[in-house]
Amino acid sequence: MDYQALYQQKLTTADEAVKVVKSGDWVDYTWCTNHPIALDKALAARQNELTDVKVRGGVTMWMPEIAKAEDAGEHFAWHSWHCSGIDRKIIAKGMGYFSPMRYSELPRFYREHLDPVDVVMLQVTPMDKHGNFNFGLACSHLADMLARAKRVIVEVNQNLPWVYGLTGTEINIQDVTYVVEGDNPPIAQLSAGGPATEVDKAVANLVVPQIPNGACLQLGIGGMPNAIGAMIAQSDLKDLSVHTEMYVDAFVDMAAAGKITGRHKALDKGRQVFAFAAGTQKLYDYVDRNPDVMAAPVDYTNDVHVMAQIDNFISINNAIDMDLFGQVNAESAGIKHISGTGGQLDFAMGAYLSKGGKSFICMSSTVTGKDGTVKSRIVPTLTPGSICTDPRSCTHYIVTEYGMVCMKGLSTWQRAEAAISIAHPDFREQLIKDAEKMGIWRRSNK
Ligand SMILES: CC(=O)SCCNC(=O)CCNC(=O)[C@H](O)C(C)(C)COP(=O)(O)OP(=O)(O)OC[C@H]1O[C@@H](n2cnc3c(N)ncnc32)[C@H](O)[C@@H]1OP(=O)(O)O
Ligand SMILES: CCCC(=O)O
Repeated sequence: MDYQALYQQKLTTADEAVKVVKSGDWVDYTWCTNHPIALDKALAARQNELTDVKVRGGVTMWMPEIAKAEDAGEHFAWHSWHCSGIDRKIIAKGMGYFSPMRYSELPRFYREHLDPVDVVMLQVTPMDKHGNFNFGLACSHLADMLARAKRVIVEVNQNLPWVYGLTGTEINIQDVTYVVEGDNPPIAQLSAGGPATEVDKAVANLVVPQIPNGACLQLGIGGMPNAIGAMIAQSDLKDLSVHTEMYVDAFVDMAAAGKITGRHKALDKGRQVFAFAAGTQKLYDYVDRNPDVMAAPVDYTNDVHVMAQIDNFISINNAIDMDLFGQVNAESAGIKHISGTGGQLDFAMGAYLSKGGKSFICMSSTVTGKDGTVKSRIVPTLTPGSICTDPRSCTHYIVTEYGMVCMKGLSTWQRAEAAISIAHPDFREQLIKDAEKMGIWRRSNK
């Protein structure tokens, strides 16, 4: 097969390629750093010819051009599988919606439950001599989406790292409708976060001693898991391995500090496995053609049966709040949608199935609102409209700067007592009164 000839045959401009989109279509921008740029701009330029175009994406790193116009919502509707701050802005504008998912199930949604996508547009690496374009930073659910897509337009970006993978990390020119060469913009970066706060350090000081040498790590999205990861990089831990959904800078720091060998991992020995990656240029340089890392579809990385086979699996995630029943909300503030379930529930359940495995949900005990009001993250009941990300039956360790409690096996009053013991002291008395009213407080000697 003459792949170069095929490439030339399918090469076109962004303006020409997006002409395949019709009113009423479902268009997929794929995921995070792989959202299209030149194609998005060209599609936005066609706004006035189009109505009811539904566009999917997730963990959106920059404001899509199609969402910028004041009347954008009359032409396009945005559907996010997982909200970043940008997705929140699109939703606030009234043209965006969240699509709930447990991330491990997303490939199956595309295989079984969703109609084939009319047009997929994504950034990919340049083509190799075998006619393949690599998905770079997002393996995730892309292969299953692309397998059923009616049309696929790839936008080549020379700056996208080539990430070796298990399967589902490339698309061949034969399966592509059009190739567009973009302007090769730098890959969008996610800040590694500021220095760890005193609260982050207090939480890390409780979690890190729970991690044995040889453990396998998953770090969730958000500030605190990454601060803990950075502190693991400076710890005395050794022979760690990585099996995660999202690969972040903290893992690169751990690898640079010689903490990661992957030698005790029963599966994918020696490889750091992830479904997608987002971070700074340091991370992008590290993962590029690096045999130490391996991208894999999210129904592999987030499969509880896979995690169960890896001993000492340690999962560290962040939450918005938790009620006295032990229900964890990691995705909304009442009806205000913030992020999504993502892989949190997958990892909370999977880590517990691993021999020696532990799942940690970490949070600061309080949060300060934009008006300066300090609120407890340990609340009597979840705020009406808030989402239960992890049901009380699935949580393991809950950690704040005031302590760490294991929720497994506890009755309702013991859960309430455990939750209150890690609340900020200023809120404990009120929480006890609330628990009494709720019939889940038992007078004890504490
Ligand atoms: C990735 C893996 O490998 S798998 C599993 C990981 N996935 C998950 O855990 C999914 C769910 N979790 C998450 O999405 C994140 O961890 C979060 C949202 C809980 C925390 O992420 P962070 O980026 O640290 O959140 P941050 O503190 O910046 O808060 C995000 C927003 O929520 C708001 N917020 C946070 N807590 C509260 C609260 N209790 N009440 C009201 N608003 C709140 C913040 O003000 C901020 O809003 P803004 O953008 O309008 O300013
Ligand atoms: C789905 C994106 C990251 C997460 O799991 O929170």
